[in-house]
Amino acid sequence: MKAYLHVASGKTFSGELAAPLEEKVSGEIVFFTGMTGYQEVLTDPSYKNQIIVFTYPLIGNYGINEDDFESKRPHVEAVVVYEASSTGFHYGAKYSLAEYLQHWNIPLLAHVDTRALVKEIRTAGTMMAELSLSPLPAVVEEEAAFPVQAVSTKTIETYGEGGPHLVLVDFGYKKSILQSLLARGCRVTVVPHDTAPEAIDALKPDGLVLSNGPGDPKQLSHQLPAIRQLIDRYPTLAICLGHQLVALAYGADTEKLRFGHRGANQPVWDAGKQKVMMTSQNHSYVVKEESLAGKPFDIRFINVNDGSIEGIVHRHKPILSVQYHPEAHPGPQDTGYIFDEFLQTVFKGENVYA
Ligand SMILES: NC(=O)CC[C@H](N)C(=O)O
Repeated sequence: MKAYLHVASGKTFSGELAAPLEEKVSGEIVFFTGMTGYQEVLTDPSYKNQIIVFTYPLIGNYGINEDDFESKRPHVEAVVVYEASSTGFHYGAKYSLAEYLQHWNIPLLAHVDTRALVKEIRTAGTMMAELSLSPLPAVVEEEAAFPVQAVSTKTIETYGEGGPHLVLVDFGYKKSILQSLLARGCRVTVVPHDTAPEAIDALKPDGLVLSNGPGDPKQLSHQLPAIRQLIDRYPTLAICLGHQLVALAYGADTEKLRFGHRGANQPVWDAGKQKVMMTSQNHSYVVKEESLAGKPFDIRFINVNDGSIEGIVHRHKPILSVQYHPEAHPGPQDTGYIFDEFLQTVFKGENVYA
């Protein structure tokens, strides 16, 4: 069955539904450039309310397995590809991509001219889009949503034993962040995004991790005083949305990139190691460089492609904050050392970043 993707800049792209659509769905349209890793992308809560376009022309060729989920369910509104493969079962996969999405009632539009679509997104910028059974362009309106609330846990749960005790503040965390900490011998308590500082103090953590998450970080402005209180008190590692919140909590500012960074080969310069690292990324917003003037942070990480800020370090306090994903999944594990640096700080009780 044919369906139509209407983007807010006024263009329409047609395709064939490989997983059904009831009438229409809408979301912000973004593109991911990795050749693999579609399962991690679909289940990363940071993609909540977004329609994802894969630039690689063949998606689904190793099916859906039990290991690569980043959370319990897919979060995207719809998926757009050039070709959706239904193979992969000889690698032990249980479902094809289309079967998996159909199970969760998420439409999959295939045979789309994804090159033309991505060029349109690069030109017009990230925008709203509507996937519809109707070929008539619909007015696509911006939705006011607070996606963090929808994906953050409602309960407090502890994983692992012994080791340093970390509190992972869940704005929509990826499982790989938790696993990166557990693999290094930590005990980790995952708490809802709006847990009061006093409740976190009561857990007596040795360190704090602020997770990734969906949406505009400024939607969490009401939480900034509490976040500031916490990061000033505990050794902190902040990832992606968490990083943006650290900057905002210190009075710096964020802005939206034209079309964001979503892929598995984003080169990042680490001024500490004097090396370029390949990183996994998924974000639209960045910390504005000029807004860091007069703030107690050094810029340690810079995106080699566009010069945007990829990570900052507090000059005196043990706060390390990265825009990219050191937990990878999908993508290269070059920057896994970030977790080791953080834990060194937690163990020694001293600021190893300074
Ligand atoms: N992966 C993330 O945490 C994304 C952060 C934020 N939602 C952005 O798009 O910039």
